Amino acid sequence: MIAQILVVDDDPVQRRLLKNALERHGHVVHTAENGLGGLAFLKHGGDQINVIVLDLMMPGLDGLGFLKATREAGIETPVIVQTGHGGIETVVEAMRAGAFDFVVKPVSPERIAASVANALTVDRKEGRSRTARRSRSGAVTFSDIVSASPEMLRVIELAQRAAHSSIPVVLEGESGVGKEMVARAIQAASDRAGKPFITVNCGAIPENLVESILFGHEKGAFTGATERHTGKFVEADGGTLFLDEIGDLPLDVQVKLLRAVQQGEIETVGSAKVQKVNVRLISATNKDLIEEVREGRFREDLYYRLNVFPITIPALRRRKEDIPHLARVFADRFSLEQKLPRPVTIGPTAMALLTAHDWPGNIRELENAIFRAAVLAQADELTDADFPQIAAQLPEFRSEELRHAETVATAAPRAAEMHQPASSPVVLPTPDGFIGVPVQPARPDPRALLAAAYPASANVIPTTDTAGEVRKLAEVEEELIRFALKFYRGQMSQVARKLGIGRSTLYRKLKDYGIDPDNPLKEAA
Ligand SMILES: Nc1ncnc2c1ncn2[C@@H]1O[C@H](COP(=O)(O)OP(=O)(O)OP(=O)(O)O)[C@@H](O)[C@H]1O
Repeated sequence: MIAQILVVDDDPVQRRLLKNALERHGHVVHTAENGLGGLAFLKHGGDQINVIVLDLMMPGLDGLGFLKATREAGIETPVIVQTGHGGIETVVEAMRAGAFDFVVKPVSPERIAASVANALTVDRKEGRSRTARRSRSGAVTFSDIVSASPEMLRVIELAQRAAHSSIPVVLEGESGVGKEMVARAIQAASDRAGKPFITVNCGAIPENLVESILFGHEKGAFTGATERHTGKFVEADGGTLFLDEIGDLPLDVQVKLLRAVQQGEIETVGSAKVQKVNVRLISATNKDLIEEVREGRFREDLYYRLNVFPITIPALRRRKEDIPHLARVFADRFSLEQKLPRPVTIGPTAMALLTAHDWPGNIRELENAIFRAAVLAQADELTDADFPQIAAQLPEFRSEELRHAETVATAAPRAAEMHQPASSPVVLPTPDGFIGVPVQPARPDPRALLAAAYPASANVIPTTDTAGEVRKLAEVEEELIRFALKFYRGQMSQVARKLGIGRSTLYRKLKDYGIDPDNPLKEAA
């Protein structure tokens, strides 16, 4: 496919090299000299751009700043980042910020062309799949919410209780944890099912329009109000209004919202009339609302009105047991959506990698990662090599390319800073040109991975292994005994009592598992 590509790089030589390389593959290339220039280009005519190739080290607005600004502006164009040697930390950050792929300079024409081709394939299929997901999003039920962890089961239990009445609910949690999904499930299980479910992202509306969007306006109410506009409250009448990012609501609009909640009445902008509405409010926030109240940015009276039934949805890294289940559901869904002859499965190395990652973007990030890997995978079973973006963020999984860049960075930091030209002895592309596609890393010890996935401080004994299968009873028992010994500081009678077994049974088990009661965390000799 021929693509429109924007190259953002402050180095004129690099810009020209990339332009030539990409044009040779038939693409149309636009260039910008820095981050601000790139952003300006995207604002005026950016719709046509299919892929962005971005230098990370630029004066002024650097690559990371550019990446963040595009994401904040809702631009989802795939971004391939370029780094000089030694830019490892920045690459990791860029991957976290949502970059699609990375290349180390000087990049071979084949490598950059392959990366662009991958980005185009994913973007095309993602567009189709997003549409499918959107059309499904209207009818979410509790059974669609994948949940295996006790934390999520508790969330579902609370949400089901909330569905029995119309009391206001606040869903708290980081971006991508599933707040909207839970809100939709509450509506679907309530007596408002089938009625409108209207969402408003309070953080995404310009401040001067929030009031009119929520409550509507009369024709001529303000300059530019050429038509009468029905507000979201009226649209949601009889159903549910989902107020996302409620913490971003301006203070003056909070007063009006308070009135709507207290009296069930709204006042349209430009009209003196008040109107009765019957709306169930579900609000969501990724901010700590009580902190916002303390700081004077959120009205206390509104806080107590909205926060009648708070539900906190934990971040994915706090409920890693859910990862294997979610990953499998997403792989199955992808196979179905793309009508694959055989379903995509997730192999043990991929599962270990997915479980070890912290998922700052939560379930949305996991969903996208599975989707991208499945689009580009060569085989039906995904392995760790199919997740280079995630692997780049975990030292034990880093690709050859990045490890090489790291080594070179320590050996030749000056060369790294100088963006050496192609004659540099520092990095040479491999013959197939795919220097960024990771070779299989040395297999990490599954115990170490589990320990990383479930830090002892989390006080969690996982129920599933890295392949997502239920663990052996003996293994879990051994871990519980080791934990109890540590917890009760080796007090054998207390340990036995708390575990509900006799002392002689406890001693027998210690012997069976080779556990030293004074040093329960030490491996058996
Ligand atoms: N438990 C889950 N099971 C299956 N899919 C989930 C689950 N939680 C979230 N998702 C999916 O993850 C994506 C993000 O979920 P959602 O939009 O509900 O998150 P959010 O917390 O509202 O995010 P934001 O705060 O950014 O709006 C959606 O595609 C949703 O379908």
